[in-house]
Amino acid sequence: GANGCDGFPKIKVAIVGGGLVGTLSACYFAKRGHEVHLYELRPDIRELEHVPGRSINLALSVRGRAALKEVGLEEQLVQRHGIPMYARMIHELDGSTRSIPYGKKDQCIYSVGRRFLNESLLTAAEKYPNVHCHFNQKLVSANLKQGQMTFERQPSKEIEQVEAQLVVGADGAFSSVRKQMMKQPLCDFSQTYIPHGYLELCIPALSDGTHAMPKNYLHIWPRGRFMMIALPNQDASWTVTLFMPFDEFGKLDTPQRLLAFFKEHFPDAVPLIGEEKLVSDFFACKPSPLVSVKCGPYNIGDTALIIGDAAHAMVPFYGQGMNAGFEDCRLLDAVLLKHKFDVGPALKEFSTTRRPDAEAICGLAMYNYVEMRDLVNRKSFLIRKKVDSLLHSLMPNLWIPLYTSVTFSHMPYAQCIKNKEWQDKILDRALTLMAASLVAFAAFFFYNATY
Ligand SMILES: Cc1cc2nc3c(=O)[nH]c(=O)nc-3n(C[C@H](O)[C@H](O)[C@H](O)COP(=O)(O)OP(=O)(O)OC[C@H]3O[C@@H](n4cnc5c(N)ncnc54)[C@H](O)[C@@H]3O)c2cc1C
Ligand SMILES: Cc1cnn(-c2ccc(OCc3ccccc3)c(C(=O)O)c2)c1-c1ccc(Cl)c(F)c1
Repeated sequence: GANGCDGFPKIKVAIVGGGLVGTLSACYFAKRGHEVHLYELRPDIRELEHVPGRSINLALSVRGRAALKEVGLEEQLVQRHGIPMYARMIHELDGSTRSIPYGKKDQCIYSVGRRFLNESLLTAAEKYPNVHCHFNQKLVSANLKQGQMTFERQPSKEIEQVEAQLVVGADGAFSSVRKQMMKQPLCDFSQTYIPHGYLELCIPALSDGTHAMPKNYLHIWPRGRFMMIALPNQDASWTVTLFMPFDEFGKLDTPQRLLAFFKEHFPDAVPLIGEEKLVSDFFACKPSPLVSVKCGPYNIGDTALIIGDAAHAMVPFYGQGMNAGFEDCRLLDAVLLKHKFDVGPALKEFSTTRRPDAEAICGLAMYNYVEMRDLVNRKSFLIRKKVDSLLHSLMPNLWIPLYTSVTFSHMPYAQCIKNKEWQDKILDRALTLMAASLVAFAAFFFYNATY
């Protein structure tokens, strides 16, 4: 393509998927002066009416914030609208709560509205004159080596052929671009559904418009096979997510069974949600499945690439999916710049370097899922977190808890695992040493006392 004022070639980019990652990626490409066409299956969500109490929120941490910052959106989207969560608040079965800070004062994660984020990113992308949004357009097939795409307009089914120099698939966990990529030889793909599903509930604001629980916390009800979390919303309501095996959801098939279940496992949440609202919201929609997708390589030559959930969908037990997808956008821009927008080598490097990190966070999210599901004794949740925070406060640069390295640093995800393994080895050696010296001391003491 032609070279722009910065001397770099300008290309026509088609981004498939106008979700969180596709819209952010559109901002990155537009900022570099490329011609961007964003194709989204759904209608323009900004035109849909807002259903109160149906807002879904997400935890945004440093990786996602850094990506927003580079396109000048962190202040507007996070500082002004995000709600900081400085600690996790654990709800025990007896209704007591304990909080453990995530770190020092500035170490917080933000609760942000998914729809607010998606609408804001769409509006930010559209501000660029070189961005063109096409809604109600579903990618149905493509010849990715030629940069050719076939869209089906919804609901008329009218076919539209589109060409671009670069196709970016940001079309989510069930990506159509990825499906087309998988027709090529040497493309790996694996997906895993877990037995747990999830369902969103809502804790409404109090009548005086304030939050019904302490506001700046990520509330967690760890119950082993059942887990529930609540993140705060700007309107003083809470979005509650209940994670439970599908066969357990199936047993809650009457209001009586549902209420008995909640009174047994989440007694303090029942008055907060309200019994009627709990019944109506619970039966309003079915639980959704959770899938983990790994695949690779992420590119085909210099004409196609997948990012976000399309490349690495993960179970949500680390709150990193969107953060990882946003980090994809930032790293892709950096590697394109490094290669002066010589797209072929840049995409190859992006795929080679990003894939191990993306697969690491997919693994860590699944690890957390297993850990939290098997956390039968709630005490160990607290003990582990307290041990981690104590060691981290004693040796901040040496002992970085896994959760801290993932959530509060830019350490490549694969390195977070190495860091954790190294620490586990140190901890094992220290504990073994302590045990051995205790035995030696006891033997010495016994010997002296006896002879
Ligand atoms: C219960 C739950 C909780 C989560 N909590 C967090 C959290 O706290 N923090 C966090 O960082 N992440 C979280 N995530 C993960 C996060 O939601 C995803 O990682 C993120 O939405 C991925 O964004 P994306 O743009 O890649 O995909 P998506 O958000 O799925 O967007 C894909 C877009 O592509 C469009 N599309 C799909 N197919 C086509 C097609 N054929 N043609 C055109 N358009 C198409 C879709 O309409 C959609 O708009 C959570 C996920 C779940 C399920
Ligand atoms: C959305 C979001 C953002 N971060 N986290 C998160 C995840 C895990 C955590 O610890 C895991 C652990 C606890 C105890 C032992 C090992 C690991 C912590 C923490 O330490 O506070 C926070 C979540 C989240 C998402 C789903 C569920 Cl079900 C959940 F509980 C929390």
